[in-house]
Amino acid sequence: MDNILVAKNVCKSYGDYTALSNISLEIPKNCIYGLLGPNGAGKTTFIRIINQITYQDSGEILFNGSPLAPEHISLIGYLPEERGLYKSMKVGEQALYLAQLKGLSKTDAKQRLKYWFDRLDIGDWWNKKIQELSKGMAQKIQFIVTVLHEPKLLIFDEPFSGFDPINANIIKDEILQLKEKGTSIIFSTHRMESVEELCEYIALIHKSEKILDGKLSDIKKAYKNNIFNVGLEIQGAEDTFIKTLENQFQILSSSFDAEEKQLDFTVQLPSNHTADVLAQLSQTANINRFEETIPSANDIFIQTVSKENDR
Ligand SMILES: Nc1ncnc2c1ncn2[C@@H]1O[C@H](COP(=O)(O)OP(=O)(O)OP(=O)(O)O)[C@@H](O)[C@H]1O
Repeated sequence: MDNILVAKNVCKSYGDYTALSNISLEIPKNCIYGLLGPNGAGKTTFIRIINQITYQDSGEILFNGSPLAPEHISLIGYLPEERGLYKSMKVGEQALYLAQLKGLSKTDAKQRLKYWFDRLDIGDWWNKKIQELSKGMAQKIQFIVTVLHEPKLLIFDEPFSGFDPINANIIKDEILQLKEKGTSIIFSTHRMESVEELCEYIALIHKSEKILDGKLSDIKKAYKNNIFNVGLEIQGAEDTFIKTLENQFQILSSSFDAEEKQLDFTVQLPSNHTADVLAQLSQTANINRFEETIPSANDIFIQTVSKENDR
């Protein structure tokens, strides 16, 4: 597979403290890759290594197939969680300055900034002072400055924090469009609903170690545990019906709509018995729904981290 970034056995310690222990990852090109993990797991340390703000003690990182080197800095855009702008500068002046630091000429920078300011509907902020901006407004500027030089790899650390739901959606759509245009994206977040919406791949880091990685859809399949949501239209008394079911299966929850004679329940089935159960139910009721539950990214996160904590 064509990877934008490969990490091989990356280790990093701060004094006696191990922040990253033998991390190996493959981040495919042109996808959104979720870097997840509890607080203090080591995600920011890893991101800082990719950005060459700090360096690994051992192990190797390849960017687009070559050992990570200073010339790659201009090909990477990083929106850190902790963001700072110079408060007394004007918005336009600051954006131009930061864009030129990324290697753009003044003319080019102006042109691209104009495009982005119009696109995010903030054209009239150009002459405002940074200190006059709200947190969300400043975030938009930071976002623009991060993506302006069209890096091949973008790294977003909690890009939606500080945004109201409308602006968060605007930024989400922009991230998706950047991906569509071919950018590879690493996305670090604690918000699992964003992971569901955006990430094709994930890696889960816990206490400095990688404990899970891969395609999110494959991971979800692997974490399915034979729990089904069933909806039945039944004739006769529902309590007897439920009791009979409870004697045979592990019913996790149930509800009954008397008017519609609709019984909904969640059941954990023994593996390889799905067809038998379906056949059995169809003899006594009309089956309106019979679907396996797919674990959410949130379920997978909690389950995997808890299992590691119990070890
Ligand atoms: N410069 C540093 N000096 C000493 N320890 C550090 C340094 N930077 C990070 N650490 C430690 O390394 C560990 C990993 O920190 P890191 O910031 O990478 O975690 P994280 O996964 O990004 O956490 P969060 O989700 O809370 O942002 C933490 O225990 C942290 O205290």
